[in-house]
Amino acid sequence: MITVDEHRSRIQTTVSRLPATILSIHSAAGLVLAEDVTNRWPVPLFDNSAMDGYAVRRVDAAVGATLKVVADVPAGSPDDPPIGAGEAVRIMTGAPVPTDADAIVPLEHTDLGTEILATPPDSVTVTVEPKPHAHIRRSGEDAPAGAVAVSAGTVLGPWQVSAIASAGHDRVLAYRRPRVAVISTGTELVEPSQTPRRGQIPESNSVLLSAAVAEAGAEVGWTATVEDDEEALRRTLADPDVDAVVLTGGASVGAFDVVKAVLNGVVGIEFTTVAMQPGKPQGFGLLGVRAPSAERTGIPVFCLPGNPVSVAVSFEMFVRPALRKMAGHTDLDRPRVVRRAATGWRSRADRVQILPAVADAQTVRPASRGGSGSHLVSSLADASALAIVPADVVEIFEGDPVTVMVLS
Ligand SMILES: Nc1nc2c(c(=O)[nH]1)N[C@H]1C(S)=C(S)[C@@H](COP(=O)(O)OP(=O)(O)OC[C@H]3O[C@@H](n4cnc5c(N)ncnc54)[C@H](O)[C@@H]3O)O[C@H]1N2
Ligand code: MOO
Repeated sequence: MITVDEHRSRIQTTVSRLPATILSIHSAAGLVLAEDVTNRWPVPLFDNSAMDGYAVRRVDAAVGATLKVVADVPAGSPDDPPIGAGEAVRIMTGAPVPTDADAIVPLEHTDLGTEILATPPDSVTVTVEPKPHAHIRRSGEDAPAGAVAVSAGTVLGPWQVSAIASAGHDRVLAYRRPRVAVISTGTELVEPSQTPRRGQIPESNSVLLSAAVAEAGAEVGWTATVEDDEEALRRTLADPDVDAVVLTGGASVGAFDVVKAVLNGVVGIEFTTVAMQPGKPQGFGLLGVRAPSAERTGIPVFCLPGNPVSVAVSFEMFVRPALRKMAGHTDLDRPRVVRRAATGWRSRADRVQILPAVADAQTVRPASRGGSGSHLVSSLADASALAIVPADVVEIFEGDPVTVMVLS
């Protein structure tokens, strides 16, 4: 039996970051940027008005001054109308400030107020004197041309992709989302909508994993449910055409444990037991490695135990951090916090207990009233966290501090 940390570090040292690829900023949200993005132009691009109003020469814009309106500059206009003594230009927010102007008088600071006029008035009277450069957004005041708009390694969220667009780019170099195949094994499995006969159960692991893969920032390439039939599984694994494969079930010591039967002994793949509860039987390795000495060209394959709670826990502990590394993330793990046990519960000696739990700002309690069990699939519905109890602790008492991995 190896520890959770040993298994995690074996996985982490085996998987590598996927290559970066150029893609549209419209599909880049969630990805990790592979190179700095610099501003093609200054931001803002040109001096522009922050207000709907009048562009003026300040010397002419004392309170009570009536200015002749000689031009109209809406946003998008390339015009640069000259402004003579005693003159003003009507200007809209975002429009380029005429070279002759050194301040904007907002509509509210004129005798005409904010009444909407389809055409500019002949003249306008200033009621509040503008300060020097009032309401002019200076070219480059946000960032100069050539400055790094978004740095390599940044996780692209809505704000970052907008900064990239503002910097003048519609494509980015980012690490690819891993494409993952999800395979459930078990002759007992039926589609959730079917009525199971005796011995059959609804297949839920591939549903769990597909959602978890997407939530981790990866994408599901394909899913399959395979009976406990070695040939069928071999065929399914023949040409996966994905970046990683996650299998569930058949990883233990049973007579029909098909995943282990097919993959145990395959070069690059190892089955082991991990000192955790649930999730003890685990298989991991690179699929498609031709010889022990060959360069690691295979794709990571995760063989998780079939029990649904074991799948949930194993994904969080092993698969999710690996997919995140492959996607270029450096922050691989969920945040961990300490909460007080709202109730007592027991844990198995010699195995780290990783328990679906309900946590709030102060406390944590098991999500299942039935305690800890890898088959207690209903407990997942209420769980928002995993409580982690060290291997040398056999009982948690109410009020004890507990480490909690926060999922949502
Ligand atoms: N003699 C021993 N038996 C078992 C041991 C052991 O050490 N010695 N370990 C137990 C532990 S711990 C686990 S965990 C399970 C893991 O077994 P497998 O990985 O072979 O999983 P299966 O037997 O295929 O399935 C376990 C359980 O989960 C249900 N299941 C499977 N797939 C799905 C699915 N896609 N959707 C919903 N439910 C699924 C399946 O029906 C079983 O009830 O082995 C113990 N046995
Ligand atoms: O290790 Mo198994 O996943 O406890 O039930």
